[in-house]
Amino acid sequence: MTSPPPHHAVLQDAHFKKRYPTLEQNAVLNTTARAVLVNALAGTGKTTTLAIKAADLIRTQGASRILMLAYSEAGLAAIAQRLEKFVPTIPRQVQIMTVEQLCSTVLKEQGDPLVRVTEPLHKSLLVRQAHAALLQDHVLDKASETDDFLSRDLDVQAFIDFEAQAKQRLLLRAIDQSGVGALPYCREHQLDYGLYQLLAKYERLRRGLSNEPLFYAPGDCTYEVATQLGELDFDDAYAPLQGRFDAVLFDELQDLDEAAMRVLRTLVQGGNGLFVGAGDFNQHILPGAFSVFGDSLARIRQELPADTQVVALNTTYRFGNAICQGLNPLFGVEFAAHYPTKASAFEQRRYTDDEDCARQLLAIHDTVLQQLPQRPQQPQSPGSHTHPPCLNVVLRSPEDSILLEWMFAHEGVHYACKGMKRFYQRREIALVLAIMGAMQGCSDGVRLTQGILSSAMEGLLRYVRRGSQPDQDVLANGAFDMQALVEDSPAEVDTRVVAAELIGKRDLMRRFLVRASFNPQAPVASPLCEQLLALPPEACADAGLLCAHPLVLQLFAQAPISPDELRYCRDSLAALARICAGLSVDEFLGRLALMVQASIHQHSQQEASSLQLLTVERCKGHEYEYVAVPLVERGRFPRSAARQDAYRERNMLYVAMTRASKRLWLLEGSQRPVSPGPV
Ligand SMILES: Nc1ncnc2c1ncn2[C@@H]1O[C@H](COP(=O)(O)OP(=O)(O)OP(=O)(O)O)[C@@H](O)[C@H]1O
Repeated sequence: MTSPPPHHAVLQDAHFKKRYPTLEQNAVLNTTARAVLVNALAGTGKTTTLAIKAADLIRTQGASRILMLAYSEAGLAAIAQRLEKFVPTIPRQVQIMTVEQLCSTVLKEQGDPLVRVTEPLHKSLLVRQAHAALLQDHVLDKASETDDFLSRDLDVQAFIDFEAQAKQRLLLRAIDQSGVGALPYCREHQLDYGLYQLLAKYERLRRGLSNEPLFYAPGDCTYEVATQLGELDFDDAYAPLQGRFDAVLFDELQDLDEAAMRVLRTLVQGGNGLFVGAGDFNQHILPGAFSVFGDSLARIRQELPADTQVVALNTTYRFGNAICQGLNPLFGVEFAAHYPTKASAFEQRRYTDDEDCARQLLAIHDTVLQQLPQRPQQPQSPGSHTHPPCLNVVLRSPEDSILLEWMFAHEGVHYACKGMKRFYQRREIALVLAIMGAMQGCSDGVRLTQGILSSAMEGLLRYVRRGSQPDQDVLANGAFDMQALVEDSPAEVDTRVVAAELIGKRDLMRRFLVRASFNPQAPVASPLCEQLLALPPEACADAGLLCAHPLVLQLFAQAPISPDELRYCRDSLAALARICAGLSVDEFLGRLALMVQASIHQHSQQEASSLQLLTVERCKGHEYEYVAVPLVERGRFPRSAARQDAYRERNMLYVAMTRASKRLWLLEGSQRPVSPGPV
């Protein structure tokens, strides 16, 4: 091992001494075990402890090759940010990457050309090709089990979700090894046999005739390495992951899946020095029952050396006693505050309905505005400003933001959305807005912005337009037609360009909504849009009724989307109907235009927002001073779900409620509150 340059060591020392690890953190830092599992609660400094460990290994052991792994990109950013607290720049001895990036490096070293497919449109064209090939096989061999699946429109997203989980779980291999055959296996495990068939076809085409992957989409590199590992004999070593690092430090252990676990086990067994893995199993919120769940710690331990030490971190730095005491009974955990006297407050409120909840949020927002501005994290430099305080509102479901946004905007609150678009920019809503704006009963003066129209066009592509079918002859050769990716990207897919063309041109807009094309000779793509646009002007008297019009509902019901997405679209439409009930289309779109203008103005003035709406997924790994968690009701947040998913729902609420460092508000429906808990 090479020692770091001396000036580095001095700087690291100076930074390092500012931190005083807790006794619990010290147990991790001073361990002599070869492998350590850190089972931690939120804000207890998991990531910080890993960062201290890395700095320490460099300082005291001269470690020169430390691998810091996380599951997600957000996890990588968190590691880098914590490391920077101890060392001025990320030391060259440390490599920070996701499991997927590590696997991609390994594959590149094997000399594979590694063509990447990252563009969603390309991915969906490839899925369509595989679907066409499956249809073709079906005509030839008339297997009846897939009749039903193949007679329906292809739902590309449902396939992509299925594929991701199947690869994380190494499903194709599990089916092979089960020896029972794919159909009985799928029945027993309640898997969609049609989707399985499509996956098998897709994978065969992806590997082509040479059995070498033609391309790698996200997740494929981990899948490939895990598959290679699965083909090794029991005690064969896997050279690419042997003796490569002096230490492996893994964050976000709770999100491990079977494929990533196999890679991790190989690393730990492959002479890569010390292993420290940290996770908070309450924060497992990734979808899919395939992932390591429930007894996850025991499951991970099974894969690690027998003398692996398990250390718990319960002492949180993030918040004080008041919040700890609020969380413990709700989640059956044992948070203790590192700074017991830290100013922290936990307030529980009850609301009668959504409007009441929104009004209470506005009152909380006023309270937050009266707080002192947040000090910048770094010492004041000429360009740095103090931040005005901001209320962070964490939502389980994006459709819940619609009423909140509408009410906040009318009160002049400058809000931002993170992890979700503003409601009028979401494709399902924007499409309905565009239809409203093109109807006969809507006056010519109403103009939707290019952003809204562009989202509406995305909606049109998703819910209305049927993709062109790929060339059967090419697929018959047994490999994907990669050339078609370039050629089969029709002009209309560039939604921003289409929106720019359509802006302010009502007739063109009407035609486009019906034909999904600029070509006036193109066949009607959406008879439902055509009927909607033919409705008499009176249909525009009440925008709320229009949102609930049977033709609008049918438009989504007939779209090639999964039942979950259909449910989401219906909920969004219902929430939209609520805010525009009783307003004519003109009035509603007029008010919406004012709201959009105000937001554009605030952006152009670079005004900081004083309220942020966030999804649970987006706030994970972050810390905010003021957090409100509204619309909490049993069956809503947490949503009702089957056993494994119920656990995930509970975790969603846990993640939301563990983000606040100063004040936390929990707003519960008075009919079905979650407290006193446990959730
Ligand atoms: N030893 C320490 N000394 C001072 N502050 C610390 C220490 N350890 C952690 N902290 C602070 O506590 C907060 C939480 O730390 P960190 O984000 O590393 O925890 P975490 O367990 O990874 O959080 P989460 O579970 O929410 O992702 C941060 O503000 C961090 O700077």
